[in-house]
Amino acid sequence: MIEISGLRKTYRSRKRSVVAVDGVDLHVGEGEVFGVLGQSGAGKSTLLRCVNMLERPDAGTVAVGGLELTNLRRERLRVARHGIGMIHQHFALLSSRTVAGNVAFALEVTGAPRAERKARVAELLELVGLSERADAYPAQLSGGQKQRVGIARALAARPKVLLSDEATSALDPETTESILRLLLDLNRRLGLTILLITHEMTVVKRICTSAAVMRDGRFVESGTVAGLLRQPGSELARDLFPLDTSASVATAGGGVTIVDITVSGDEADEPIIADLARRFASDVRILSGSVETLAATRAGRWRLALPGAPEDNSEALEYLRKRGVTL
Ligand SMILES: Nc1ncnc2c1ncn2[C@@H]1O[C@H](COP(=O)(O)OP(=O)(O)OP(=O)(O)O)[C@@H](O)[C@H]1O
Repeated sequence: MIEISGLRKTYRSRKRSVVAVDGVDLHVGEGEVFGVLGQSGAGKSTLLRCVNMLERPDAGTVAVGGLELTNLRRERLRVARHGIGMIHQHFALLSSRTVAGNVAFALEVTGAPRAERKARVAELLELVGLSERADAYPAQLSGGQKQRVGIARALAARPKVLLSDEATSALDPETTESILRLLLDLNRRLGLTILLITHEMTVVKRICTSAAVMRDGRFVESGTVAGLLRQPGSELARDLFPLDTSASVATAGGGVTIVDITVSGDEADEPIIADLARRFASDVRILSGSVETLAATRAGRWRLALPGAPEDNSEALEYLRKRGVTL
């Protein structure tokens, strides 16, 4: 649904130039929720703004729904943008218009007739759970309600793609959760493809099927959440699902093998540790760990202590690898 290849964007001023996006390739499949994580200044906003051409890239291509946007002229780009909704951290609502008026504005821009606009606004407010507040002004709304208006407005022209620029960063944890639930619901009900940028790990954890880490304009890691969890040494997996690695155990006599294991998907609910104990090490100990449900996958992470030195445990470790466990 979104195909980006070799994207570069440099901001130039008389004094200096900043390479904000430095050769990014990105594929977001239809119906996927893709999260780009990164510190401030990593280039996330610039990347997102290049997807709907609010920023013109210097090099590379951007296609949305099969339509290449980089070479489109103004009028065709304006029409193409109707297929790409966007929501913002600070909501960007018109303070002089009511909730209904803000949503209607997005339809006026597309040239929809008045009667159609009225019906569509009612439908959109219902979709985001704000029908009761249609006549309120933005100043009378909570942050979460303002973002619901932003979402309704972004969906007005029935886009296939929603871009989210730190949509929950200005919200408290409870409101964040309700907005994430709404986004996930829209993703499932409407088949909406979502590309979001965030610096909050919880956002990725809750709703993303795939994710990338951006640093200095580049992707340093990228993949499905399930795949990244299985990737040894993945920074994202470590941050997404931390394991207490301070847990240790006193070495007694024949030594001990400490092993950190990660499983995802159906295997996460299998009795792997019990199987291991039965087959190889009767007194395997769990030093730390948990099983969690992430947006798209179940995942389990544990630190185990197996009696005996690593060379005494080679068969057990091989058994774990064969079961798809990442060590
Ligand atoms: N309009 C601009 N003119 C000049 N430099 C810019 C402009 N916009 C962004 N930059 C620079 O480009 C780099 C990437 O900025 P960008 O806003 O894309 O990062 P970000 O990861 O979204 O950070 P944040 O979360 O703080 O917005 C930064 O060094 C920033 O200072």
